[in-house]
Amino acid sequence: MTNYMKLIVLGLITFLALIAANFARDLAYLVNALTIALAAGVAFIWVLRQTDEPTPQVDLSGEYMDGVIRAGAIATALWGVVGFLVGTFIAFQLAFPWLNFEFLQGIGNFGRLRPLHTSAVVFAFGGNALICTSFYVVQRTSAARLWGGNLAWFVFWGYQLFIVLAATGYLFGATQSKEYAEPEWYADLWLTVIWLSYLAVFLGTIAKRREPHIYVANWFYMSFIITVAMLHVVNNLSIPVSIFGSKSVQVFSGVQDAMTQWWYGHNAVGFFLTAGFLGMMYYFVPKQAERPVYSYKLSIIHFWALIFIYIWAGPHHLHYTALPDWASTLGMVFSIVLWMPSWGGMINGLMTLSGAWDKLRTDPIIRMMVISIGFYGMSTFEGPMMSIRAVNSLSHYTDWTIGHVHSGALGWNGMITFGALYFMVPRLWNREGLYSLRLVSWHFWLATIGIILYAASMWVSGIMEGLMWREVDANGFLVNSFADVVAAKFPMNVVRGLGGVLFLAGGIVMCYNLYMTIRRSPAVEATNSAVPAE
Ligand code: HEM
Ligand code: HEM
Ligand SMILES: [Cu+2]
Repeated sequence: MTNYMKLIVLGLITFLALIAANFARDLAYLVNALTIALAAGVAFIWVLRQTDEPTPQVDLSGEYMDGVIRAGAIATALWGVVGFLVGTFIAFQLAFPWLNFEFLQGIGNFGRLRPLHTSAVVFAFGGNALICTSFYVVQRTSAARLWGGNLAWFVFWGYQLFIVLAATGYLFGATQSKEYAEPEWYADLWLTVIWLSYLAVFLGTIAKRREPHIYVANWFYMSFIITVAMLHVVNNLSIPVSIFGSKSVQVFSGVQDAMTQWWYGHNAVGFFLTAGFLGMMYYFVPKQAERPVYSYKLSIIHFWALIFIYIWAGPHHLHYTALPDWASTLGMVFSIVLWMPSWGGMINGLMTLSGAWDKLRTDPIIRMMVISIGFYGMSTFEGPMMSIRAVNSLSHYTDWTIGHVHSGALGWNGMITFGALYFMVPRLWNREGLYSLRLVSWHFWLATIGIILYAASMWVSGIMEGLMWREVDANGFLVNSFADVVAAKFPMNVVRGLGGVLFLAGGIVMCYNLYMTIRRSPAVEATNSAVPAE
């Protein structure tokens, strides 16, 4: 019966999407409508083939639902490589402008590829990592199978569709010009549906847990899912110009719109790139180190401090703008206060290794996790410093910000995700261990040196750029033209690109290692039955 309902809905979506494609007013909308028609059509055929097939009645409730996590792990690794590749390419475009090829104008120029990069790494790589690890962690710490049956698969495939809609939309020119929230109204609506389903799966699993306690990692994941839902909905309030076109008009305007955007943008960092990844840290670091969390009390204190303080810090993105001074000061103060809970998390992660420090020598996965926490600490020190108005007057608009972003993104988000993938993949595919620890070590060094090249070159370039913009002669005239500054950045831009090449190479080594683990490592018996307190 439900299959017939699904067929009706999918058929209807295919039909409506084709009508939309027919009336499309712009290229991006046309491509996206066709993509939706194709996705719904494929799903229609897939459901049709299952309809009226006898389904074997096996009771799976005592087993974890790992198929969707396996798919998520593959998606994370592959989207990661795509995102790093685009990042490396745009890095070289900044150094060598001729890479903005004439024949790719309007599709492959820096302006189109940059949001493709940021969305690919943050949402496709980071988002898939968060979704699949949260499904892994919530099942194992709750001793319960994912709630909602195939809803988890709907979340997985729906999210991939969102990514494809966003990515193709950017290339063909659809954007609402809000950083990290570029997708247009229909993609936003779709993401809302997916995200609420994700929340339902997560909360449903927590609700049916067989473990009385809710482990702290789940608190972090939960705050990430709930807050991102709220941020996404509010920041994307807009009215489409036509239901057959991609363009929409924001509900807020002027400085209110800017403030809403950076309330969103900053908390995307705080909840997407931080709280969710802290959930990852709180499960995978103790597991890999085989030690309990250093201080459970600290984890709870820094959780509440973090989520309460993060939400106020957004105005540090809008210093020296039309934003009222009091708001800018508020953002600055909360940013500085944020240093403490951030370091609370870092200390808790690092000290989990106390008594097991020798593992740093023998276990490259632990090394990866530790350097990740180190970069978390570094970027959450740098951030509060940059939020001080006087510092920001130098750093803002410069490469310093870009360096800060990537020490957080490559160092913290990237490395902890690699660690989690190395932990999960052998277990998900029931393998004895990873194919090669030596390759993990290679990955570690390639990525680490890559990040160092990236961050160091951007500090040099950013501070130089800031100082050059400021320089005035005895008569008060600016000494450097904008083009002089751009020219002076050339060597640092090349070094950053090389850093990207190394980081990308590390990602490819990881994909090979994970692939060989699945293909080649000796199998062990399945261990996916739901047992309490794992
Ligand atoms: C191979 C690795 C990477 C390279 C070479 C790279 C390169 C770049 C470049 C060249 C830009 C544009 C900078 C500009 O406009 O001046 C950029 C922006 C950005 N990248 Fe990456 N990236 C990499 C990986 C990542 C990862 C893994 C993440 C996140 C998890 C990330 C997140 C971002 C963000 C958020 C921005 C926008 C920054 C801003 O507007 O301030 N990148 N990246
Ligand atoms: C205590 C924690 C942090 C604080 C107070 C903080 C503060 C700041 C400040 C002041 C800026 C520069 C704003 C500007 O001049 O435009 C910034 C930019 C940024 N930070 Fe952080 N940061 C923190 C942690 C992190 C972490 C851990 C990450 C990544 C994982 C991150 C990602 C970013 C991104 C993506 C931007 C660029 C936003 C843009 O596109 O302009 N931050 N942060
Ligand atoms: Cu911020």
